[in-house]
Amino acid sequence: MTTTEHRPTAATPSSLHGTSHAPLAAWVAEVAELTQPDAVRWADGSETEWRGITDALVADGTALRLDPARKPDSFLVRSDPDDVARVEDRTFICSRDERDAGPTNNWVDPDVMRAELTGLFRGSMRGRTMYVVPFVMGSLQADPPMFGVEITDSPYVVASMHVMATVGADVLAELERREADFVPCLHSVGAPLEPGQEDVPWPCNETKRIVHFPEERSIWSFGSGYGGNALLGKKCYALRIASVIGRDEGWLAEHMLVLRLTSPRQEVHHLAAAFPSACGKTNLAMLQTTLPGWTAETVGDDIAWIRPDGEGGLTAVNPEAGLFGVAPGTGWSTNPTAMRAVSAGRSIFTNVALTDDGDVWWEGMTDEPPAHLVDWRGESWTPDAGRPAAHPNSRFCTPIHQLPGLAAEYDDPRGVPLSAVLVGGRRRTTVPLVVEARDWRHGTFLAATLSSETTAAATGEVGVVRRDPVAMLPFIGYDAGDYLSHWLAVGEGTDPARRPRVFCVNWFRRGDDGRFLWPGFGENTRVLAWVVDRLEGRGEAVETPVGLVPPAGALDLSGLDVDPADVTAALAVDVEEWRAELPEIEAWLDLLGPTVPQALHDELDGLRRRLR
Ligand SMILES: Nc1nc2c(ncn2[C@@H]2O[C@H](COP(=O)(O)OP(=O)(O)OP(=O)(O)O)[C@@H](O)[C@H]2O)c(=O)[nH]1
Ligand SMILES: O=C([O-])CC(=O)C(=O)O
Ligand SMILES: [Mn+2]
Repeated sequence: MTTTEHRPTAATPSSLHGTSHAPLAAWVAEVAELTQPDAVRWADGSETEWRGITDALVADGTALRLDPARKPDSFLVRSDPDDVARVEDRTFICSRDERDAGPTNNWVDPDVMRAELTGLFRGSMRGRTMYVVPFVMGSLQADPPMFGVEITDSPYVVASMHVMATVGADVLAELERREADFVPCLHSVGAPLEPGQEDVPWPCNETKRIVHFPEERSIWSFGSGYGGNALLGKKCYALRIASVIGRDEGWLAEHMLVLRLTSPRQEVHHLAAAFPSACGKTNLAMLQTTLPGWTAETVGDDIAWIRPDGEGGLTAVNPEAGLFGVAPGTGWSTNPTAMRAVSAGRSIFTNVALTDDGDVWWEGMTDEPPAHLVDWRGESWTPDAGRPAAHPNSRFCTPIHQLPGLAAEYDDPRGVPLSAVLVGGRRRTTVPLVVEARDWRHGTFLAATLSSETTAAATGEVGVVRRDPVAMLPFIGYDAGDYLSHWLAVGEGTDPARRPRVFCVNWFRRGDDGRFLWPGFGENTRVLAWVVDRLEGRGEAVETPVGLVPPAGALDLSGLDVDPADVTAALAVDVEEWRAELPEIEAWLDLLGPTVPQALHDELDGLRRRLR
């Protein structure tokens, strides 16, 4: 298929076809009729298209081309200062029955919401081009491929989708050949242009709605152009809608990185790890091992689709083709792998700072900031400015295949076999560096009651402790208690000999003076080495009220320049702190309500008993 342009009019909807897939053609025609774009363009995913769209973004002032010698074929984009993160308070699960959305999601009656959205989308693309982007999450060779089609009026979203997913003509051809179902993903920035009206670099609308219809498996997103609000294959499809598909089909869509570790004895283990947004997934996925003889390879950095393998185990698939990583804190010392990937070209940087020589910078990239920058709002910046140069939720968008140390299986539709699942959060206190669950049921309890301090990845207050079950609080597409029952069932449905073991980690515990007790980043190798020791039946562990913890000496600290007292403090299970946690956990399970599996209440009773 080649790129086609049509001038839609109500009289000639057939000019919109561009595909032999009748339901897709009908949907495209219906959306064009509703949103009234100036032109409709089918994305073919080609090099020519990438060049055309990025050139146009530069020409109209949305994007700035970075110095090709430093960041080839790469761009800096500054968003509207009020459109910088996911908007959880305006994200909805519109199931037919309110109970199916559960107590953790916003819900509106689907008919009411559809009426509201129809009003918002009416004429919303006037003066703009409507792009039709066929995409697949995961491999086009999967059986079946997980198809989606995003309709958007944002060329920035089209360029980002080129990086984050497999898009274009091949996908459309396969969708047509199979006459397959697809998830319709409708997106508008909600900023129609009247004749003669000048555009702004980042059009968006104060009114924002990120809406999922789980029974219909469709997504409507209005008003935002940023990240998970707008790149609809990611959080909206691959987590919220996929979690519903997984519930119905017996698998799990999880907010997890996937990593392959090889020990010096050549033992190979694949680990998946669920950490809330901006709590270390991308960094752990690109682990630079610090113990001799260990290697780590990235399979995925944000999302894992976990399925029974038919032989008693679980496999994990990475559905994404790109990285959409938090820029601040990603540096040559903490994550050189990511730095190399983003420097290899074809990267879109959003809300980072610009250096005087046409490169990007953000807090934590280097120890010393440059003497002068243009900050994320486009204003001149010097180190004494008293404000960050990059927005805390600024991001890089980079093809995953540019990662050094990428596992060959990163796009394998068969996935990789899982040995362990880690869950973790950002807690200054209470939660030890690592604790192993006694069994899957206890692991489900640790995952269900996971807590973390909020970050800049979503709008709202930062640093507030909240429960975030399996780091999925903002992404479960149905009732959270039902989700936890499903989690329990999928794990307990495996062969005990092949069942992944569950661990809870916390890289973010702090001392009284506020410093991190554990060095983190590459040194997390030492924690993972203990995890592998446990999997191989040799690591020592001591029972504590919250689970199994490495005793002093069980973590390999050789060559590590830290105060052993800090490590002891990072590993400590403080009974008083945990007693204070009990009412929080109890209130959380109560809030989730009657669908929470009894097994989790029993686990809470057990914890309470052990803390007495
Ligand atoms: N102290 C400490 N900070 C870390 C560690 N790992 C990651 N971070 C910091 O945590 C922030 C977020 O890390 P990411 O790896 O981007 O988090 P993420 O989970 O991928 O975030 P999303 O992409 O939003 O889902 C960055 O500022 C990192 O520098 C660690 O081991 N220790
Ligand atoms: O979805 C986004 O905007 C970015 C992201 O990865 C997250 O918040 O977890
Ligand atoms: Mn990430």
